[in-house]
Amino acid sequence: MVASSKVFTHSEVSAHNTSQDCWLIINAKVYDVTSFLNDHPGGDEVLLGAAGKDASEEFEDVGHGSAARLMLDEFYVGEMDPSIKSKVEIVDATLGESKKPKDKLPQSISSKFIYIAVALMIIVFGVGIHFLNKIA
Ligand code: HEM
Repeated sequence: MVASSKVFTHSEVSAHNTSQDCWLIINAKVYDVTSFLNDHPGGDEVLLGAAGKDASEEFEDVGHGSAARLMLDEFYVGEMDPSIKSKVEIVDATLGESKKPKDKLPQSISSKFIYIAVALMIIVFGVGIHFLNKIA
């Protein structure tokens, strides 16, 4: 592993997307797999298909074993810029936002108050009519 790691942006990594120069992002780390293309047990097509992109999901979906995980260090070239959110984080944030009932809560409380107010008005009106009938 490189002692002082370089930080890359998505556009920098995406430039390395050929069989002569193939980089991947896996779990926010950047790997240069150019020399590994011909040796990858899963074939070069899958690596080239993910060239210059975030291949974290594909890497995990395959269920790579510890051998593959240990090999990662060999190809490590740096880190992704932590200020730039990954695809997964953006999806999580969006889901988290939609799960929050922040708009629904005040609305449900205020609609409950309206029901109570209307019910009270009907009761008061009904009692009023009842007394008026008694007086008349
Ligand atoms: C630097 C990144 C990668 C390394 C070091 C690596 C390494 C390996 C190794 C050692 C194997 C043999 C099985 C194992 O030990 O788990 C393997 C299998 C495989 N890899 Fe990767 N891999 C990498 C990235 C990827 C990516 C990004 C994909 C998909 C887009 C992928 C798809 C596969 C597939 C489909 C197999 C299964 C082959 C089979 O069982 O027939 N690999 N990989």
